[in-house]
Amino acid sequence: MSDLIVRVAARGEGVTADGRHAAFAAPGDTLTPENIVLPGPHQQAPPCRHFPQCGGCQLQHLDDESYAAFLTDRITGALAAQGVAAPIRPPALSPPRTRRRAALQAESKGGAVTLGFSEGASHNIVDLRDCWILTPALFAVIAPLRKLLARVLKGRARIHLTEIDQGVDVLIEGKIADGLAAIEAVTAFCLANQIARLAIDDGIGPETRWEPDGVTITLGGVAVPFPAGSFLQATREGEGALVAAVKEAVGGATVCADLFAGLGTFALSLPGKVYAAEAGRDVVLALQAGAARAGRAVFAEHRDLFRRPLTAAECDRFHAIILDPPRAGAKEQISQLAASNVPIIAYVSCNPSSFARDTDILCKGGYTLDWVQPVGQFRWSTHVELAGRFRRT
Ligand SMILES: C[S@@+](CC[C@H](N)C(=O)[O-])C[C@H]1O[C@@H](n2cnc3c(N)ncnc32)[C@H](O)[C@@H]1O
Repeated sequence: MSDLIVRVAARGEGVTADGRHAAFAAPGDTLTPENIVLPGPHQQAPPCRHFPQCGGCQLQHLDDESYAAFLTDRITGALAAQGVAAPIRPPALSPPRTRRRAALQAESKGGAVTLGFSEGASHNIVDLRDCWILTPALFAVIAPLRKLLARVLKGRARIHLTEIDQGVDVLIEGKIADGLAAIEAVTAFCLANQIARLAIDDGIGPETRWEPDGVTITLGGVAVPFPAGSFLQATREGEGALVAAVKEAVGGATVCADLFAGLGTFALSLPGKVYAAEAGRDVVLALQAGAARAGRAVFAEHRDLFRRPLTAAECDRFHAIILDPPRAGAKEQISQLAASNVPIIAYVSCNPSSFARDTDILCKGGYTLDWVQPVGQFRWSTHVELAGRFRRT
């Protein structure tokens, strides 16, 4: 008997109602008893020639309707596992070719360099000749960078590319040849491609080799210095959707805290006074400098919120608290929030499972989850981002 694919599982396979899994299957496809996938109405022709080898995208075979449903299902499923239900809004999907940051792999072997994303669950690198997710500016750098690396790279490296205010920021984590020829090759590459900054980290932290003008990223209208390799929301559209959700969540609050603040994506987008806490030292210094220069009422503190979360009493000083922790969530901070009386919590998350676990703690502490806004800024990958509003009831 053939079975209909009804949903897409967390790791990207299609699943039938009775739990059979099939790779590259979309909802509406049919899975035959021989495990052959017969395409249905939600299969689309994957646009990229590197699909499915490239680990950058796992879901290019889904049309936007089923990709959006995948994001929603992941959140609904994680919340249901904790016994929580909440209204889930239609996902905000970033268009193709808008990813402004990427971590690629490079390997130099016999004078040739392979540069691209890793294959899924493997160390093999897909040599990127086509990409439907990177911004045109980032993709334009790939071919000249491959040529440069063929001259200077020793062994393997991780390459971080980020599009910032001045252009493309390149961070090479790996070993580069010494000597004048290598220095000249790096300079010529940067000049020819109008690179904003090039830094090399061979194990002791990023060393800048090229930066004609101080580099910045503009957040909430403020140009913030951009430390090499810093976190940035993956697309401008994703950042816009998350900022809009956070602003809506906090409403008219004029005294807010932004926890896990990074360079100030949310802190600098809010009116009124903002306390920002962040564990990255360079990042806090950058936020302080940007906010001070722009005359913004942002007080940024270097603070490890896992070891030293804001206490419930500290939380009570704010009208609203925003938090955007790493994938593990923020169990320690959430326990303090659950014991606080802060009226509104805007929780931004990149992991539905830790979000659902933290939601359960907040709900048991007397908060209600009003809504969740899913954000698909890692288009065609299995990453799910979201913002949710909690209200003390
Ligand atoms: C998902 S990023 C969010 C950054 C920022 N909200 C944004 O949107 O650009 C998480 C941030 O948490 C910071 N972080 C990680 N562990 C932390 C900790 N224990 N205490 C405080 N901040 C931490 C990271 O440095 C990073 O900037």
